[in-house]
Amino acid sequence: LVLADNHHDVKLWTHRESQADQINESHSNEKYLPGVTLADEITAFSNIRDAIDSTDMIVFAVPAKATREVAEQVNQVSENPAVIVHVSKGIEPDTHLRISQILEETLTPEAMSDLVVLSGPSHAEEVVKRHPTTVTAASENIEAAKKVQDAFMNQHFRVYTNSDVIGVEVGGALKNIIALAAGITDGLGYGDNAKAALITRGLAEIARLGVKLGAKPLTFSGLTGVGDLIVTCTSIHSRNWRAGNMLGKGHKLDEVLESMGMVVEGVRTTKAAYQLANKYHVTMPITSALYQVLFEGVHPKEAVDQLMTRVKTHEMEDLVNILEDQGEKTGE
Ligand SMILES: NC(=O)C1=CN([C@@H]2O[C@H](COP(=O)(O)OP(=O)(O)OC[C@H]3O[C@@H](n4cnc5c(N)ncnc54)[C@H](OP(=O)(O)O)[C@@H]3O)[C@@H](O)[C@H]2O)C=CC1
Ligand SMILES: O=C(CO)COP(=O)(O)O
Repeated sequence: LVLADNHHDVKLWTHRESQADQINESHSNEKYLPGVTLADEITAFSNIRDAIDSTDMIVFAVPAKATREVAEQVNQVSENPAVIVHVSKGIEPDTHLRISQILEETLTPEAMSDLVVLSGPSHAEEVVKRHPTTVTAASENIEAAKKVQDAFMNQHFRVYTNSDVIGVEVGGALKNIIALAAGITDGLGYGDNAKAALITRGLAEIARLGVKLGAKPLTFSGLTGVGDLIVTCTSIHSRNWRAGNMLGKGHKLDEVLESMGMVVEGVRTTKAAYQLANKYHVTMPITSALYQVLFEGVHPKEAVDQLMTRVKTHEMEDLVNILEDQGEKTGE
């Protein structure tokens, strides 16, 4: 819709023919954005070759776990290299690949000229109402990021550029873990103090792992770090928050995922981040507590009690450790 507002021809691909027909007939997407009229410039296709034919930009907007499969399909039919943009927020469990790494692994040079991540606090429900929204286009090739900035930017949708692809992807993926946890504490009936604690200490552990993976620390104070963390932990639109809320109220994970009918990225990402934290010896108490709730049957209240009674520590423990290391090296 943003691209159509900017006078681009938008070809929307969906893997379900019935959905493509419904979108073209009613100019709306009744399952996912009910009540919203889609511009005439938006045409839906169920044949991927028709959708990407002679386009110079392809936006991947599928759940993280569908990325590889859809990229393989694009690869098979692509005839011109296009700028690839992705908006998905996840890290693959077991392989620990970020979305851009999955795309790089899957797409050939014939299919992809450049790769850009578009991410930030951007619930679709508000974007379609043209409420002010700000996001970041990140790429190792800043010219490609600027191309995406130009394509998407308008008076309602402001796009910044960044070259820190790792930081932008890690922030966007890991905030969903904290949003699930924030939903849980809300579901348990805890108040705003608990949520503020989760957002602040959640950001600390996201940055801790992100820096270990090669991200720039400052990226986590930007839109794709603290910005997306705030919106996902506090918005009624967040599927991750809503799923957490149901868990906090006592529903089982299977039942929660079944009832959502949309992707809850934080569940798989919790598994990936938990594995990464163990692999790189990074302390991630909230992620570990959530992992126990999701996959080991620990009661949410018990997980919160464990977090509150952890061994005492300095608030700036990472900084203190760095300074202590430096002191040891200089003998001070
Ligand atoms: N919604 C939002 O506000 C935002 C979402 N994102 C991110 O964008 C990504 C997609 O999210 P969103 O669109 O909201 O997810 P939804 O669950 O709302 O929609 C997912 C869409 O992808 C389709 N799909 C699922 N599996 C496949 C597959 N294997 N092959 C092809 N299509 C598939 C679904 O089709 P079907 O109906 O058949 O299941 C559906 O049309 C996520 O990573 C999310 O974190 C980022 C910013 C904002
Ligand atoms: O990433 C999002 C908003 O920026 C969407 O979050 P949810 O997937 O939790 O709905």
